Amino acid sequence: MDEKDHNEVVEYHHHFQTWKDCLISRIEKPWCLLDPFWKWHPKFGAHNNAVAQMNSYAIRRLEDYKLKKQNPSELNPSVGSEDDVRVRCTLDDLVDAGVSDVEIVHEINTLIFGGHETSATTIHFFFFMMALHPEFQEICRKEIDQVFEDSLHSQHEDTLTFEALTNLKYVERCLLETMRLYPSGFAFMRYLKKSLNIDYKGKNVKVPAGTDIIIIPWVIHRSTQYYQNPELFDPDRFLPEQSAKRNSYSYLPFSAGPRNCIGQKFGMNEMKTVATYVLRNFEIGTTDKVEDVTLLPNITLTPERDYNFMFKRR
Ligand code: HEM
Repeated sequence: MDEKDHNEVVEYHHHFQTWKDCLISRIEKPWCLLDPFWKWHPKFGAHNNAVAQMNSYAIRRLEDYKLKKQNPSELNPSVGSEDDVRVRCTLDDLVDAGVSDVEIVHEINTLIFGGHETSATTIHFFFFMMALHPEFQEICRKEIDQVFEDSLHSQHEDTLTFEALTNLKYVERCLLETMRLYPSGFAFMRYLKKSLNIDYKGKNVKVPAGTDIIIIPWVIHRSTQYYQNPELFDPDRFLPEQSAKRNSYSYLPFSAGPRNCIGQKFGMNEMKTVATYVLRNFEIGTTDKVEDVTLLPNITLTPERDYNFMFKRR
């Protein structure tokens, strides 16, 4: 990524944060969800500007794609690199399916929204958990060193292969346990197409079709019904034999069903990669305790401030 791309991404993130802040203001005062009220809100202008800027970024990506498709080699001599192929494939699928430009812009925004803050916040929580639990951090580091040792014969010393990522079982368990305690998608909504009978405090209650329901993984993940000592960080809860004993809907960091997260595998690999390079090079400590930082329900679960970390080079 060159400097121009980097600046564009930073700018996009800034507009995303503004948009999120405006959305939270609307949710806090639900009448502002109605446009006639919202347009008098002091944040109305900032919101519209943020949306326009994010859309313009997505439109530029779509235009880049179209240009590259017309003339791949002239526009970018590195066309054909893995990055380009990946981007072209995603957009090719949408174009081939007859999706309109406006809809593609929405899809690009959805992918960026869904894809960046969730994994960034989760990795932030993960490092905090590692800092609070040096014993688990050390097990992760040993596993990481081992994975690099094993792939030394075939790969450059610092290259993490895709296969190596799949061998990082303990790191994966620590990430899964982090998402149990800190699910960035702490709540999501569903609309009931059919009525539903639920057991509520021993009574059978019928929830009628047409009801909007809210599912809160934060509560489910901390329920003693599914997890013993739920406040305790214990990666071994995700040993295959332990997971197999639990109700599969007792763990929902990526939601479930047909509208679950389409980026979960990518997200896991992305987080494992970041975790690997950081833990391979640094020992992490913190001056914070869990109770020092309030968590905010800001669309995604968001610490009120960044945790304080100490990084000691190995
Ligand atoms: C730690 C990382 C991630 C977490 C915790 C996460 C969580 C979630 C959750 C809970 C949902 C479902 C929301 C709902 O049911 O209403 C969701 C949907 C989605 N996620 Fe992720 N996500 C992550 C990473 C990613 C990445 C990396 C991408 C893309 C590259 C992505 C793209 C999406 C998209 C497009 C949807 C909407 C799917 C649909 O509505 O059909 N996510 N994610």
